[in-house]
Amino acid sequence: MQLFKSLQELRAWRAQQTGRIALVPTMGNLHEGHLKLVDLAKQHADVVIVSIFVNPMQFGANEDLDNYPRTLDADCQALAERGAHGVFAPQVSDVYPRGLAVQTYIEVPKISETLCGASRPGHFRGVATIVAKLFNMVQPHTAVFGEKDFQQLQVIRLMTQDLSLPVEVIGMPTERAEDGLALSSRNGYLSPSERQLAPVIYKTLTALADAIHQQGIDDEIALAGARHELEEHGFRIDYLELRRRSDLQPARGDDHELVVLVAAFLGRTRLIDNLQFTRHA
Ligand SMILES: Nc1ncnc2c1ncn2[C@@H]1O[C@H](COP(=O)(O)OP(=O)(O)OP(=O)(O)O)[C@@H](O)[C@H]1O
Ligand SMILES: CC(C)(CO)[C@@H](O)C(=O)[O-]
Ligand code: BAL
Repeated sequence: MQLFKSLQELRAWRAQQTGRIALVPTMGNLHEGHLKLVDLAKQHADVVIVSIFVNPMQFGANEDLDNYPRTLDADCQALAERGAHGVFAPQVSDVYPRGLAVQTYIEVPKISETLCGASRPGHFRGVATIVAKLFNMVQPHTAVFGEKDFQQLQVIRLMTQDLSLPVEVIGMPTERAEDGLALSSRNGYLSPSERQLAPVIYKTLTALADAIHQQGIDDEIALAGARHELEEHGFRIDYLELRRRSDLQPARGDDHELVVLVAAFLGRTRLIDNLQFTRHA
């Protein structure tokens, strides 16, 4: 496996490639969820490149940019064992040579303003901009993203369509721990007692989906029950919302393809999760 620490090295390598290339963009501190993205990417390409870049542009002023875990050596070892072909781990100065106050960025309005976008202003502008830049740097034929970050996936899908980017975007279902907790680098911030509580998030989502899908319970009543459940267990809810899957706008009674999305704090750690389900016609 090759490690490219600069754009120049990556471009020199890229110019020689003739096969189909898949990109798996990450912020590193890799876990089994990331490695499953690599497995899926391998099914769609000859060569898999994983980017590892903690993108300052998508972090708010009071967020965890400085503390975000950076574990490049361990990440490279795990990726080599999993059969990735290359890692692109550029410096911030390589990605943003004129600093972060760039003149050009990508905004995907409306879908970026709700849910995580409402709590993290500017977040999806940072995500869309870096993903477009990574697409331009790596020039992949396909790119794989996790459904754990469902809103991010939809933002990237829209951006790719709207800008006619020649990249096939593939989504992968969320990889979970045995107790249901969605794997996430930020789980590492949880204390042992918080980690024990954390699976309540997924249990609550499953119960809510079941209430609406199987029992036909009214959306608002099901949502109120789910919010109560989380708060009783000590979570501070950022949002818990039922949305239609296509554009993440509020779900109406005649919408059937739904997703329930949650962001909640356990102590100082903000966890997100979501669950897709169908409402009976
Ligand atoms: N449990 C998971 N299952 C599937 N995909 C995942 C999972 N966790 C992360 N991903 C995907 O991996 C890619 C890189 O995500 P990232 O590096 O931010 O990891 P993360 O664990 O989500 O970190 P964070 O805790 O910062 O959100 C994204 O496409 C993300 O959706
Ligand atoms: C897609 C991404 C790598 C862009 O920085 C990041 O938002 C992430 O890790 O999900
Ligand atoms: N996994 C999404 C990237 C972020 O939280 O910044």
